[in-house]
This record gives sequence, structure tokens and C-alpha cells, in this order.
Amino acid sequence: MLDVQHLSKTYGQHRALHDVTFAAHDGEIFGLLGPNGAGKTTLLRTLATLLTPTSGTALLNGIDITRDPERVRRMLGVVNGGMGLYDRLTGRETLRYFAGLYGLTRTQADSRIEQLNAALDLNDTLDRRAAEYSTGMRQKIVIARAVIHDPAVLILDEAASGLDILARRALLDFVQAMRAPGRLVLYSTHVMSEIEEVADRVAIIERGQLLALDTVHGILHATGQTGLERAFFHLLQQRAQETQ
Ligand SMILES: Nc1ncnc2c1ncn2[C@@H]1O[C@H](COP(=O)(O)OP(=O)(O)OP(=O)(O)O)[C@@H](O)[C@H]1O
Repeated sequence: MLDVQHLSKTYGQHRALHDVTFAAHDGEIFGLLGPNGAGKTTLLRTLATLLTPTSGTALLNGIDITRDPERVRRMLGVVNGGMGLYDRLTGRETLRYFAGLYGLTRTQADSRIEQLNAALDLNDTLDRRAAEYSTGMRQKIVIARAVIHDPAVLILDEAASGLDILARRALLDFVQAMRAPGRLVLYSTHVMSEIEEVADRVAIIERGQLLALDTVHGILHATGQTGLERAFFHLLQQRAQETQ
């Protein structure tokens, strides 16, 4: 369970997040939707303990992200668009290496790799070196690496960007398959159709502030719109009128 209270983050004079409060629950795929520059990455990097909030708090399964970042990190898997891999390692070597960092034995690691092979169709990525990978192959190993330790909280930030239609399909299917009791998936994107497909609930964020938080159906119903894109513009207009 994630409990975010009055979270703000400024970069110098620039306010990237302003007084953000929400809760996300175990078992849920929680979407974070907003245009470029809305503050999604800042929010997720803060929750992942890579940035320190300017003010406010966030608890992940009761653990404070600023007081005990080490424990928070052990609970997390993160896919953040960076596809850095050691070029000389095969997929299997990469996954065994990261499994070792998380304290899995070789037997545990190999059995987890087999599970992930089945879920993500890793196949020849396992025995080829990363230097030879296509973007889609690279992304599969990056995702497998993020979940090798079966994290309680999985953070995906624009994870589908740069993927072709097949790789994107595989990613979205995998994200849905990650929905499980006791696990929270945070899925951030600016692509409305991805949210419509995977998210149980969605927080719409714009200029560092929450505009709405509900199921997609609830947001369409509340705004009287037929699609998320129209609902988004409706919410923007509403916010502009409120602040006039
Ligand atoms: N290190 C930084 N220093 C100064 N400003 C920053 C920094 N990182 C982000 N920002 C600014 O903070 C705001 C939020 O950026 P952020 O990357 O969190 O948005 P985003 O919703 O993830 O956007 P995108 O979809 O483009 O990745 C933007 O205006 C951005 O220019």
C-alpha cells in the first residue's frame, strides 16, 4: 500500500510537484497519466528514493521513503526507460547477477529465470549478449531484471516508449499478469490508450498537481466524456476556470 501525503518537489525555483496526496492499494495497477513535463517522473523517482521530496511524506507498506530508503528500495522493481545493460553479458548472466544482488541462490535465480522466460518469452535473449539485442529484446531483459526478486511494488515509467507494436503488446500483457494480491504496480505514461487498457485506477497529473483520481470509467462518468483524452481536456478547462 502506498500512502502519499502533501508531497512537493521543487528544482530550484521550479515547482515540479505540488501538494500531491493520494493512496494506492495492493493488488492494483495504478496509472499515472499526464503530458510531458507534468511531474510523473519526478513523482516516481521520489517514491523510488532517487530524489528527496522538498516537503510531504510517502509510506510504502508503512515504511517512510525518506527515513528508511534502503528498506523501501528492497521492495521495489523499477523500469524507467533507461535500457542500460552490460553489453558483454548474456541475458541469463545479467539476470543471475541481479538475482545475486538481491540475495537469491543460484537455484532460486534459475527457477525465477525460467518463470520469467515463460511470462516474457525471453528465449534467445537469455543466451545472446546484450550488444546484439534489438530494442524489444533489451526491454524484455530490463523488465525481467526489475522483477527478478518478485518485488512488492513495481514502478514502470514510460516503459513502452520506443517499443514496436509486438513488444508493446508483450509489455502490456506482462503488466496485467503482474496484478497480484500483495503487489502494487505503478504505471506511468502519457499514452491514454495504455492507461485505458491496464490501469484499475488512474491519477491524472498536470503541472505537478493531481487533476483527478478514479477508475477510467469513473473519470469518464464524472466529466461526461466518452474517452480519456476528452476527459483530460475537460479537466484542464475546469482547473483553468477554478483558478481564474
Ligand atoms: N533535474 C531537474 N532540474 C530542473 N527541472 C527539472 C528537473 N527534472 C525535471 N524538471 C522539470 O520538472 C517538471 C516535471 O518533469 P518530469 O520529468 O517529472 O515530468 P514528466 O511528467 O515525467 O514528463 P515526461 O513525460 O516528459 O517525462 C518539468 O517541467 C521538468 O522540466
